[in-house]
Amino acid sequence: MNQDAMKKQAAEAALAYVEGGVVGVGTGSTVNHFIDALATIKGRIEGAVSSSEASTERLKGHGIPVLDLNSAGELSIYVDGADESNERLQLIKGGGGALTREKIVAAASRQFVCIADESKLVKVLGRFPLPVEVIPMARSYVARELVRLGGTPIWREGFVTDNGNLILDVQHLEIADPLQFEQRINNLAGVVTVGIFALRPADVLILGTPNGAKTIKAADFSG
Ligand SMILES: O=C[C@H](O)[C@H](O)[C@H](O)COP(=O)(O)O
Repeated sequence: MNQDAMKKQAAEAALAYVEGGVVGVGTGSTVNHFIDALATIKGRIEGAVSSSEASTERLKGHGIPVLDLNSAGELSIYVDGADESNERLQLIKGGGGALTREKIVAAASRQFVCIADESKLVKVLGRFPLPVEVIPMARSYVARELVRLGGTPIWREGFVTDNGNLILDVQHLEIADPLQFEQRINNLAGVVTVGIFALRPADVLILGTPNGAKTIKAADFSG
């Protein structure tokens, strides 16, 4: 089974968590499979709140109404992919540059269901370059500060986020304490969002595997 088939398997398994109402929808290739699956039950939901222009376009293409988060209130569920997850369901996200809106919709949702293929589960976060969204005038300053924190920031040249900002991808990190590192980077002037999701981790991780979808709950972690 290839990686895309495992993403599709995880995405389809997430449908079981959708109970109607308004669904928070993330961004990326795994979420694209989820949007396609959501379209098969669109009569049972009120609509979606989207985390990116790309997901909005796909949702609308399926005839799923896209609502403004400001008028949707608290969402019961948010479904999104990840670039990495540890076993506490703390994540690295933002490979597609949608991290800021993703973090907002995740924060506004009661349950965060993360969908991924099994390769995304890691012991320690940081092998995947950590995306950091920055205000354009702060790019060099934030990059210097990230070097002081032990990383190697690379400017994602030519890429502008849906919010009009830039992305630095920080290589060579081994993030032993994701919660503390998220807060530390959030506190740098000019940082809009760091792609660590530890303050608001996922509640459920569904991994596509060659042996079927595997579900891990944050509550299962006892260490
Ligand atoms: O900005 C992008 C998002 O955080 C994605 O959820 C993440 O990059 C995973 O994407 P994919 O499902 O394509 O692996």
